[in-house]
Amino acid sequence: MSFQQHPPLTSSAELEFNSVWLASLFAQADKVWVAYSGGVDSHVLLHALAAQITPEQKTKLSVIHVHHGLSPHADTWLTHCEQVCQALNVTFYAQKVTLKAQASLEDAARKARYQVFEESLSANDVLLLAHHQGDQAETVLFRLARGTGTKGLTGMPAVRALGDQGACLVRPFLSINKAQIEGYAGQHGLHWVEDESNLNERFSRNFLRQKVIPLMKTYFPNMEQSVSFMTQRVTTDYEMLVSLSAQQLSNVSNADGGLDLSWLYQQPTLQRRFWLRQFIEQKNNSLTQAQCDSVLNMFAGGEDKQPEFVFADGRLMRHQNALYVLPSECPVEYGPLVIGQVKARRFDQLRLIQGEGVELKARPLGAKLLLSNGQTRSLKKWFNDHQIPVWWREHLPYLFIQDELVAIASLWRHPDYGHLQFEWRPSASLPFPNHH
Ligand SMILES: Nc1ncnc2c1ncn2[C@@H]1O[C@H](COP(=O)(O)OP(=O)(O)OP(=O)(O)O)[C@@H](O)[C@H]1O
Repeated sequence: MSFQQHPPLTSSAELEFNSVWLASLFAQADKVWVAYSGGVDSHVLLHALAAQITPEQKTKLSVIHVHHGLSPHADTWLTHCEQVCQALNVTFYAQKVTLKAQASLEDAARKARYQVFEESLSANDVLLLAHHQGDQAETVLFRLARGTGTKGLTGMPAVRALGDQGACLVRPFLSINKAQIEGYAGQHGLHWVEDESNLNERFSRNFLRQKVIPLMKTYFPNMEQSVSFMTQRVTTDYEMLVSLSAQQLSNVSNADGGLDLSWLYQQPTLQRRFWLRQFIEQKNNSLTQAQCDSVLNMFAGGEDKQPEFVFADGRLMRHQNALYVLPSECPVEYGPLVIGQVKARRFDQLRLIQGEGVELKARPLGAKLLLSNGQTRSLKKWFNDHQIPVWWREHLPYLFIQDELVAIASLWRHPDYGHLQFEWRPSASLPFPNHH
């Protein structure tokens, strides 16, 4: 959406929205939502927005409140938010969530909140959050303390996609500070709720907020603004870096997205790490430095070995000396798989196909295949001869008739069954490099 091109606020001391930004936001979004916790930041965001939009724009505005049930006051907050929305004449929507006991309740609450946001917004909806400069500084310090890279130093983005349905999340307050927000709240006589958990220094972020940042500000009074400028600069640099390295990576990747490992290992050691990280990040995943080093060790040399590197959101495997990022779970959709008149999409639907004694079974380890030249080949050797990617071997459809293996997908036929129709197309999320 093109409202991203304009800064959301004018430079005046008042919280005045940029009229071009506001007009294009409401023109482009089907619905604009404010994420309202009941706290001062989101209250000010909601109040300032409601005061500056036209009655027609207001018909597109809604508020969403997530009731985490963590505080004994959660019900009171919900009622408070509802009353504020009634007074502002804005549609109010609340959702209660139940948090599973976890090491970090803070994290659990955040995850549950974003899940509610994703589920509640439709394509073309925009969600506004009230994160400000202070929150940005806290995020960056938190990442620094736990270890981060260039991407982490970009901080919270001002705009990003929310889910994969086309909704988006916007933070219009990232360039203003808490004092400006509180100034506005005081001027307009707003009432808000204080989240007592924000004071609990047991939570690492609150420790930064309550102790570390105030202490730093005694020496560096503008440090939040400086961090905010830093994130903007790093964001521009990072976007450039991603775009330039995408060009280079496309030159050394094959049509199925596999990265040429011989090229990677020709690069000087430090650059190898860089390219690996870029490759992984461009597939929307990330690895720590230590994980990058393990991957580089694991895939060095020994092309005949079939290592598998498993990380939080996926796996890395090799095929014909190219590196592939694969999903952690193997999807069992092939679609469409056709045997004669029977057509199905899912492996379990196919497992037993009635009639003519036809069955689909699991990979018959140790099987011997009869080839058209009359020779036999073990299944394992045949896989290698035909360069079948390792990650596909256990998922291929093995077709049996009367307990005899007669076909493997559309890749092999028993010579007696040359006439058999067995079409098959692998799922796009699990690349099959030889099958074009
Ligand atoms: N329970 C909630 N329901 C809806 N939106 C929320 C909720 N909690 C947080 N948000 C949104 O996420 C933003 C950042 O939340 P965070 O908890 O980091 O800040 P906060 O200091 O609690 O903000 P606020 O003063 O608005 O409560 C909030 O400004 C608000 O827009």
